[in-house]
Amino acid sequence: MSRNKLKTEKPENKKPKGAAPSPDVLKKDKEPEVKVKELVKDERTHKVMGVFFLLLSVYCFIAFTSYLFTWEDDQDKIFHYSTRELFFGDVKVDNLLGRLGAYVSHNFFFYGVGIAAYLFCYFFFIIGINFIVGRRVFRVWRNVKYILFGLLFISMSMAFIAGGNNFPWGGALGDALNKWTSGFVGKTGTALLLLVVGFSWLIWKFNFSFKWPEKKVKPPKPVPAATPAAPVPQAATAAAPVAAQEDPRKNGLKDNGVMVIPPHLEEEEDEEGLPPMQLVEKEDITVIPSHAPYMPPVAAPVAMPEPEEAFDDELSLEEEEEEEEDPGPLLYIEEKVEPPLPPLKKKNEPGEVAFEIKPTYQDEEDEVEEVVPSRPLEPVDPFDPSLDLRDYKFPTLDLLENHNADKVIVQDTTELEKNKNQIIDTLKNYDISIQKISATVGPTVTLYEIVPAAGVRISRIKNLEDDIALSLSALGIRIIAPIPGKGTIGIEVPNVKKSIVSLKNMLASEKFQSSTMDLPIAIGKKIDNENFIADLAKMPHLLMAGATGQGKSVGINTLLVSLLYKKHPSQLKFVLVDPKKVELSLYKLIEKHFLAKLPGEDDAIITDTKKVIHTLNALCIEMDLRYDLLKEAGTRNIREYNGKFTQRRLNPLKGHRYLPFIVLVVDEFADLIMTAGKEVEMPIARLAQLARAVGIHLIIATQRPSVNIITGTIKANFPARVAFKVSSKIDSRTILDIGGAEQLIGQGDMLVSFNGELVRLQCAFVDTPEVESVAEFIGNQKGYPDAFLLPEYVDDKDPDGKELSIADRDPLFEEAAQVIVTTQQGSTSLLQRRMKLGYNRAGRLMDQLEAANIVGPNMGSKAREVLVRTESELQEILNNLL
Ligand SMILES: Nc1ncnc2c1ncn2[C@@H]1O[C@H](COP(=O)(O)OP(=O)(O)OP(=O)(O)O)[C@@H](O)[C@H]1O
Repeated sequence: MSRNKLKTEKPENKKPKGAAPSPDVLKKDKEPEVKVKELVKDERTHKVMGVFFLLLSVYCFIAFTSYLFTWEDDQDKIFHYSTRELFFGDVKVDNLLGRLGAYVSHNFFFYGVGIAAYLFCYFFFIIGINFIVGRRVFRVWRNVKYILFGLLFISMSMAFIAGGNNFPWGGALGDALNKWTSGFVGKTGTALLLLVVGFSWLIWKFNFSFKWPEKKVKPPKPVPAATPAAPVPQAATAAAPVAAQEDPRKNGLKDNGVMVIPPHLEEEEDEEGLPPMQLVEKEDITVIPSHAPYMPPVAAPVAMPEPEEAFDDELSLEEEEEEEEDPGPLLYIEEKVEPPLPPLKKKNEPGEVAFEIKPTYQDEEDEVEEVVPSRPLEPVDPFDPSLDLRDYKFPTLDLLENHNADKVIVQDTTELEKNKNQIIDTLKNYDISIQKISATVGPTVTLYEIVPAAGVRISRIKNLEDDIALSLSALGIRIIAPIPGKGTIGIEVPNVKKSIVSLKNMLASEKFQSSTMDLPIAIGKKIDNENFIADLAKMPHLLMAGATGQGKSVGINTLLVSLLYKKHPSQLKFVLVDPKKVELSLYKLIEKHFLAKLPGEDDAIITDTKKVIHTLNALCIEMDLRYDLLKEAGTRNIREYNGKFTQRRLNPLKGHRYLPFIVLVVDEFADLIMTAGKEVEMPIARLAQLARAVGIHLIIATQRPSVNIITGTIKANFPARVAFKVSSKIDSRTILDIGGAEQLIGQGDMLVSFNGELVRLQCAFVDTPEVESVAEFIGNQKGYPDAFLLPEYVDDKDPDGKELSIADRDPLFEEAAQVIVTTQQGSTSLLQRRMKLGYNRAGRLMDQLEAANIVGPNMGSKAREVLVRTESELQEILNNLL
């Protein structure tokens, strides 16, 4: 203290009178308070407290137990002597813990609660343990409740049973309670009351089952597949309705076979979230049928633990116990649980390490670790999104071609020798001697690695790049001086005989098959023939450039097909933008499985610039909606969110749904920027900046990598870039920030820049007929009724928007208006349900109602505001519209 004082006084002495005290001085004055806080928080203080309470517990226990045997003698003395004499005199007592023990026990037993005093030992014990262990091993508040109940109940019961006994079994409290209750309801009444309370507590605690033999309840019949099904937005499918599950305890069927359905299940409140439901009464079982056979077997049939509780790292024994005791209300039930479809065959080969470019994202893996709770929360089956298309078969590898890629690349040794000698000679001409040279034969180029003689400056070799290339008279020479991390110089020389890298081989590789990446993409082979497989989710977006005919379209197909081989339709959706109209048209076949589109659109592949703008904005809305969901779920990224959802810890009735990854592919970006400029650039930049955490990833390709197309904003948000051969060094610099792509040799020869590394790859090749057969294979299988629907985007500036739609109103316009006004709910799904409409038509009706000022604007996941209150008001509006 004195030191602090001295310190604080010093500056005050120096400063002129009347000047404001310096903040330093104020800060120092506060120091002692901080120390007290620290002391209270100190782990050691807690331990000391813990030991104190444990000893107190033991002390009381010994004193109380001793009192059971010595109470008669000790009681006399305590009554006889004053407290002062007892404490300071020389009175002899029999209690093992002396006068204090006798005094304390007497007060607890005689003046207190009788034998129930042992509960205090328990209380001190749990406090002590909590302090010592440093976390909530026992929940204090819950125990306090039990203890209070126990004190009242035990003391009263003991006083009732052993009231005539000299020993204070119920203590003063028990006697008083007993006396009052006996006077009020009589002896028998008191006995009954105690029995009722006692049994109630036992039943509450142990929930005994009192089974009466009864008639067997018929299991609910499955609803026929032909149930009239309104097409349902897949965005909502995860929150889909419910049918009965096998285990009645799990699925919420009570013993009498009646399923508990929360009332709000019947009336759906949100526009986005839930598909319509119909309740079908089947004898005494209420079943919520699935609308269509492909519907997912519903989410979350479990008690929903609060997120904080679920993540409570202070794992408490009591909590576990509580979970066992009380399974909580069951909200949803599953139709049928079938084992999920096996993904592509996976084998684990020790020693094989999956490739990932991710040093900067390492922490994300750690985050994911946290998602998985350290203990099983509930014995429930996790939600499996793939069950909505349970029969879906992943495409098989025989749909793809080998392209003679099986052949081992055997480079002509004479060619290798010739090149080696030429390199040595050329370097000699420039007075560069070398120590060692080695060659690695890749699919398209051979890498000659040179160890220069001591004293040779690497920059000299780099400067002679063009001369060496000329001397070797080969195209596509790239000099890497030095090869990062190796200290050698690399000279890449194109092979005379090139070999194709077939996508089939890459997909069949162990690395791909066993990859657990979110979005694995097989891009190509490195110069040493190692497969380059990366996770698009970690990239997290990809910018591709290359002059025409150099392999861009093949590259996009490679990426898309890789994803199709690894992902189930419920896990991934593509938004395809194809201004050239022909490049991505093959994927039309998988519209109902893997494509996303705007509501009301016929074609899922977007070719029109205006629609591109709408789609990009709709994606931004989807991103914002997803962020809202993530926030509400207390999660930081899509993996955590989906993890929580599949563990049935998020309530679909609150709008939660399984979020598939969305990959936006723009095939000719330059075209879009030319025609729409900022209108396209802005949403793309926004998505690129923010969308990765919510599982939206972008692949943008362009033929013209000029600075006005790939602007600074775009570039800054695409750390992963791919360049096929470009026409100039400037183009190479625009895309990769470095030259080199102009020296590539085309036909899928590519440079990938990511994380500051530049890798030369031969892109995996997949031909159009192969893509077609994969798309056909998927397209021929049962899909969703429609493509995945993106949120509606209404362009305020759109001239042919609302006014026009009033003119050609839907024939059901009036009926829809009446439904909305009578229910006073501006919900699209309500219209779907009541009027048996598809989502698109209901959505259009809602737009028309908005245009007629009957409902307010779209409010995302909430229902729209109903602007008309009464039917007469509505009639007036309708008459005016005629
Ligand atoms: N990875 C590859 N391996 C082998 N050959 C390839 C590869 N990629 C492309 N090619 C060859 O190059 C040709 C042109 O490729 P692609 O159609 O992908 O070019 P592009 O850059 O998309 O052209 P454009 O911009 O005009 O559409 C293909 O038909 C194929 O013969």
